[in-house]
Amino acid sequence: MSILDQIIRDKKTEVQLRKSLIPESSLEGFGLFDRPTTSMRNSLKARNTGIIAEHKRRSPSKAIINQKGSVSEIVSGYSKAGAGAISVLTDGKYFGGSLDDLLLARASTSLPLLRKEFIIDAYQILEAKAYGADAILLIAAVLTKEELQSLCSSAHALNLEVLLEVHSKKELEFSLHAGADLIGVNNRNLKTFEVSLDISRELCHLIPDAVGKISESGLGDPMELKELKQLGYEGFLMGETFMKTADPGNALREFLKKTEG
Ligand SMILES: O=C(O)c1ccccc1NCC(=O)[C@H](O)[C@H](O)COP(=O)(O)O
Repeated sequence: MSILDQIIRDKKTEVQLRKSLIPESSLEGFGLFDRPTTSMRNSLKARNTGIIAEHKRRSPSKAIINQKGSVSEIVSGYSKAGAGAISVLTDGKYFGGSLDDLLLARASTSLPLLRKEFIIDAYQILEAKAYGADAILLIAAVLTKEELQSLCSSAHALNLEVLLEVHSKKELEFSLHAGADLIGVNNRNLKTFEVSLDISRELCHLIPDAVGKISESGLGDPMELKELKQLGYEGFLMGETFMKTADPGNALREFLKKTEG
């Protein structure tokens, strides 16, 4: 069984448990639930380089990335340094994140927040809204075409944007009709963890201009980012490059200087 299969198996159990602890009707009563959302796509476009800066403590491919900084410090640092949006990993078992991290991030920035999660059930989209997100991630590798469409509609009904992640031409083709606001090309193969920017290079021209194009994972070289920008990517999801430093906000500031200079 691949790590991705294990994550999804555990996620199914976790979601059932969460549903029994906090029913949907309670989530809808949370104070943040009716908060007006902000467009992640517009925020990225408004910047010279649209970085979605990620809060990421650890991952299946890297045991420890950053266990020290507080969510508030890191998210404030990213915001002051010029991020276009913030991504918060909320999976506990494999990434050391939580919905409380999302809440703390919400309290620390007015930038659009992406709930970075393995979403398999509309319940998790209600949670995203209740804990302050503006956008959610859907991963084509773990959902059917029908599930993608249905989860996209659930997110849009709550005014949340959808970043739909693909890693192959086949996944892109069956994702295009789901109605996502942004398509993210993941440079990391989630089954082998191998990273190659060639997948961003190959798929870019197959994504219609009406949809925002995001390149995700394994980014850290300013020259490569400049190249992807020229190809048409308007946003870049980056975690480890910043999180592995003692001051992630400052690392983002220095990176932007090199990308825009
Ligand atoms: O990062 C992993 O090892 C990983 C493994 C399995 C599923 C998802 C995984 N990462 C989630 C992400 O999408 C990344 O955190 C995000 O794109 C940022 O990547 P990076 O800049 O390489 O930290």
